[in-house]
Amino acid sequence: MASVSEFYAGKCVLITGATGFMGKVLVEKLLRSCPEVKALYLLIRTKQGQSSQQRIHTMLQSKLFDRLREENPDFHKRIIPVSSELTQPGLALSDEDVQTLTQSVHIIFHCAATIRFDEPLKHALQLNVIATQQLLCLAQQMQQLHAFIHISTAYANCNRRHIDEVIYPPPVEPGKLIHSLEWMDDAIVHDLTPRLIGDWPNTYTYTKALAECVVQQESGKLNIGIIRPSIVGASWQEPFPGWIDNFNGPSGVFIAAGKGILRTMRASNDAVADLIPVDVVINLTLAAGWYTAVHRPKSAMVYNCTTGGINPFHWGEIEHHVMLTFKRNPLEQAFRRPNANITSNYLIYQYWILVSHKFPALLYDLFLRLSGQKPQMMRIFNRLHKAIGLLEYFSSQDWEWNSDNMNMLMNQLSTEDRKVFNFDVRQLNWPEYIESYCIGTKKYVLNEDMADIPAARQHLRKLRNIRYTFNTVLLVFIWRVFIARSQMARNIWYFVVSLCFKFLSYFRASSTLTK
Ligand SMILES: CCCCC/C=C\C/C=C\CCCCCCCC(=O)SCCNC(=O)CCNC(=O)[C@H](O)C(C)(C)COP(=O)(O)OP(=O)(O)OC[C@H]1O[C@@H](n2cnc3c(N)ncnc32)[C@H](O)[C@@H]1OP(=O)(O)O
Ligand SMILES: NC(=O)C1=CN([C@@H]2O[C@H](COP(=O)(O)OP(=O)(O)OC[C@H]3O[C@@H](n4cnc5c(N)ncnc54)[C@H](OP(=O)(O)O)[C@@H]3O)[C@@H](O)[C@H]2O)C=CC1
Repeated sequence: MASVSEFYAGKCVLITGATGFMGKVLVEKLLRSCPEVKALYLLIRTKQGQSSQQRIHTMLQSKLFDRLREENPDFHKRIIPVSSELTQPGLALSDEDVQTLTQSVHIIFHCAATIRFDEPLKHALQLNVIATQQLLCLAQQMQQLHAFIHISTAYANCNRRHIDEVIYPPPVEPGKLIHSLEWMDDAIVHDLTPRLIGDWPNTYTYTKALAECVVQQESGKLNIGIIRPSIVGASWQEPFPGWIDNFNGPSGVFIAAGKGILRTMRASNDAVADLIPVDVVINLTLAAGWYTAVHRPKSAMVYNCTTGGINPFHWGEIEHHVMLTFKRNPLEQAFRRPNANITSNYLIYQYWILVSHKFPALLYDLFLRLSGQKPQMMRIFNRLHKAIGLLEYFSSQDWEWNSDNMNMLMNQLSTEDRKVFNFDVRQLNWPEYIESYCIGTKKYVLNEDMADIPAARQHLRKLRNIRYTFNTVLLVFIWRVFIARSQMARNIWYFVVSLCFKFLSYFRASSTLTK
């Protein structure tokens, strides 16, 4: 049987969402580990006045592609950008592009989606469900298609505690919902959204659940694979450890904590933090493409791509290792020294929000106002509170995913493929991974230079001294106010001062005697 890279040799692959976090890593890995692949058709929309060609050009300049550029400088010749806006009828593809794609594509990887938790329902439905439906229609017309791989999320069924590798009945028949929302204006849909999404925490997970159902309904004679990653984090090994390029999921939280802005968050210390490195997800996705095409399973195969059941790690442990890493490798220009604590207690959380977030923000804004600058800290904290409020659903509870298909797939791979397309998360050393993840946010998201760490440490020392001075001044001030108002406080104060004097005179006398 052909190995994974032999299978992709001579094949034409269509990818949606190639400019996104996971899409980029997929493109890079496919070109690096399957160098004989014939062509990658990337469906990309024009954005901010840049054509799909220009966007690809910019993307290929990024650090992610450094290793590939070195190994195979001509890799870009296999990339064919196709202009496509997925929310438009017919995916806004030209007739010529439809013809090319239907004649040549062998494998589809559908990664595009809106992953925003606060996306208006209509738009999330348009992109995550209707666009998926349209892509499946296009796939049905493809003459040589071997496999359609849909990227879902492990949280598509987060209304359940135990999640098997099956497609669950949808909360509502997607077609009916699409038709009913068609005539409603945005304001009505907005009002109805909480009722519609029911048990789901946001429009993202809800529409991803509907998308899975659409994939099943529209699959016809297609060979389908559905990948359900949990919380996708920085790369573990490839193309280099710690690669990450966005603030999504925990990355923004780590950065905010490293900058000393985030000091508290609602999360359960003992809940499993189901992070999964992006390279693991992509290796499994490519292997699933191979398996689906070669074995042609009768019904859609679902792969829960998670770590919790195999190699669990908890939010409390993550907090510890994130703090440790940022104390050793500080971020530049931190607002305060990194010191974040997670808590599941609502009252304790509100207390720390007040004392550690809002109070310092108010003080800093006051300082900015007094020095003639525009206040900004309170605005930053309000956005941070909105973001962590949306994340706490995922960091405060546990889910149990069955990952039998992931294990089955691993057993189907040759020894060599298991190394090249490694998704064995038993080998993941969490403390090492979290360290390289945090350093990755510093290097690749914030573009900070590791050579500037001594200056960042010096800045933290300055912050520590400011804190000591501030605390001392505050203590003396409170004490003075207290003494002025209470006879008892004055008596205690005189007693302590006279005791100190007595000790001082005793030590002075004993030292003169011993001379
Ligand atoms: C230190 C101890 C830590 C211990 C760890 C404890 C808890 C772990 C934390 C999280 C775990 C839960 C993760 C759950 C993932 C669920 C699994 C999935 O399916 S993943 C898909 C996940 N999707 C997301 O993560 C998207 C979430 N984001 C949003 O929905 C929105 O961005 C938003 C948070 C609602 C904010 O929207 P807003 O309109 O206000 O802003 P923008 O998105 O336009 O962004 C503006 C600007 O800010 C940057 N940004 C975005 N998010 C963050 C953030 N969290 N922190 C800092 N900065 C952030 C963004 O990049 C933009 O920058 P720029 O203008 O320069 O482009
Ligand atoms: N990140 C995570 O933690 C997880 C992600 N997933 C799933 O993985 C997949 C990829 O996620 P991720 O890479 O993180 O997401 P990103 O937000 O980084 O990427 C989304 C991609 O979709 C494209 N896209 C969005 N709207 C359109 C449109 N109207 N027309 C054409 N393309 C569009 C974006 O293109 P553009 O650059 O033009 O905006 C981008 O390439 C998604 O299906 C998501 O549900 C699942 C679990 C966890």
